[in-house]
Amino acid sequence: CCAGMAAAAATVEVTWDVEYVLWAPDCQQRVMIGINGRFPGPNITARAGDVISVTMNNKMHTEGVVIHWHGIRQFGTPWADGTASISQCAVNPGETFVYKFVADKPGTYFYHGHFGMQRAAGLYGSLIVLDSPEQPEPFRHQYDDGGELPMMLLSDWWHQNVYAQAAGLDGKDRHFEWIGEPQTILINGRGQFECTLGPARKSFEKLLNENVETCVDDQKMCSDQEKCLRRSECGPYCPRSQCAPVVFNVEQGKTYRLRIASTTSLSLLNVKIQGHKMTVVEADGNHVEPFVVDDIDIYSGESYSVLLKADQKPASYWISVGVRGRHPKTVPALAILSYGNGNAAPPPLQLPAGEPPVTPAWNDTQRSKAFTYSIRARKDTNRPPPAAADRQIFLLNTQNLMDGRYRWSINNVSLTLPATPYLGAFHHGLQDSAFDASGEPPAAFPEDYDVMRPPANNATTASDRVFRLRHGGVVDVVLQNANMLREEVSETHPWHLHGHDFWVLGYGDGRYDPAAHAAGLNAADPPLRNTAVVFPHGWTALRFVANNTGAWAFHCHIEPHLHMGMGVVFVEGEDRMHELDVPKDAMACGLVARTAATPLTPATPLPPSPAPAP
Ligand SMILES: O=C1O[C@H]([C@@H](O)CO)C(O)=C1O
Repeated sequence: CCAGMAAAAATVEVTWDVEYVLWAPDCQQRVMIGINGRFPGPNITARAGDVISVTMNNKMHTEGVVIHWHGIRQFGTPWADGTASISQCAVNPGETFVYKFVADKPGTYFYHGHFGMQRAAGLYGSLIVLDSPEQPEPFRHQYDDGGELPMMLLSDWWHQNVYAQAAGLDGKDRHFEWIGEPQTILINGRGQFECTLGPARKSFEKLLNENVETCVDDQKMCSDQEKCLRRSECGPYCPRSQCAPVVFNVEQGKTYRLRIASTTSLSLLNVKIQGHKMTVVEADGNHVEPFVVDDIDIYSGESYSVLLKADQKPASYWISVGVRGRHPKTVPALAILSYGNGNAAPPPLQLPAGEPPVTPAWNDTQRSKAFTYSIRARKDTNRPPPAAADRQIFLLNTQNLMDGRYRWSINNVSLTLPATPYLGAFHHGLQDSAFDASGEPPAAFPEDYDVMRPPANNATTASDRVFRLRHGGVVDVVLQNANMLREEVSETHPWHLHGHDFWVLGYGDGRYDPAAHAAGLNAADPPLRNTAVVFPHGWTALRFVANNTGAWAFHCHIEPHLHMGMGVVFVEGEDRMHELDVPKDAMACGLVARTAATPLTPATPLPPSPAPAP
């Protein structure tokens, strides 16, 4: 893993086989997309400034694949962003693609599939960029040496596979099937299906009191798949079985850094640690003015670092991860914070006393807003945004119907992706034929649109048009949420921008009105992020500098919503695209493959077969 630990810039090189694996992340065996035979994929650790080089072999038999490095900005390497149809061609079965890019700044990141719904099939893992002398983290001295806890990567999991999920989402009329709520919340790829807090406690007790001794030899206990992996109840939890609860080991008196990231397909989560407060110091690889919380909301696509002081009496404590923002039908996930007093495992662990902490009510939106609004750029490293923008884009988010199918639309246009990746189209001068280049998508919506009501006309259109941004331009985007098709419902959407961080200038309820709201935006210490939520029936204002030549997705990070068209594409610096040194195999599909292919040379005749041996 840790080739990048050296102080000088280095290359962190790994080789990955992406393949189907039979796995039991919540004690129920299913097929998942794994890497090197495992789920979740391997952790990558690099130091800021290092080059990360991932040789990815697609060992899946029947589908292409790409991997996105979420939060890495890919300056100068836009073809390594890992978005199918946008930054590269999907890598075909049996083929290899090398992702090579700079870990541009310290922070908490992750990677995931970005083709179809492959992220939701389990194609993800964590990516940690450590700080460097050139890019120190100002809160480094606030936690102890050796105080980096393993990263907490959160996800959600369905027993129905992603092909069935996608087919349901694409279904016409009565054949539409929403994916519903997840079966299980996973912490570092591990969860326990249907463990209500009661049985969970019993099964944790089992782990702690019955199975530990025998389970230390994982092979012995866990070779029996039926017993260990398929049981509908919650045990037994061999400490090293695929669904064993995660244990974070700490020593009393020390302060730790806990990195938390969410790559959920759908769920908005809340993390609460029994008896402990957390100090938020980092968000999406950017420093935030430290603030203390009892629990933390985390939306899909976001990451945080919190400082955690092991200042309670030496014991074990529950960590609960509950669903917020949607009416939950999934029980909270549990992990354990264990004061090992220097003995990092092995068990026996002490059972936490009391019940796991209860995360805030799912529909307490005011509380979510209070948390999100309190995130500010860190004072001593604050880089305020440019004072004004030279382009303004308003993006109305609506749920619509198109030919009897559910779609999500932006200004009444639902995103479809072309066969030729945008980056390749511009690089090869094929933009006029590779997609609809007759104009941009609409950059505003009607003055009289009522965001509090279902769309008056719910029909929408689909298009693969893109926004074309001038290199170096300052762009303001206002995300405007609206009512869904059903009366009085509006959902929260976390929007993620590729290739950039943006400043979050402000949030508000109802419809954004420049005359009323522009003056109140935060120009002083807005946080930099790569993901920001737009709350139900509300708006969110962002600013970024289009200084990264490439083709960048900007989309709702809820996997089914992106599948249903909830995104836009920004093409930046098109006049510079031809200068890019795009690797040939990134673009060997669509029109690029057909028009830029080297002409076929006559086949060399085969040498005559050797004469048969006498
Ligand atoms: O896109 C969505 O569809 C469902 C629902 O509106 C239709 O069943 C839901 O909650 C979404 O977010």
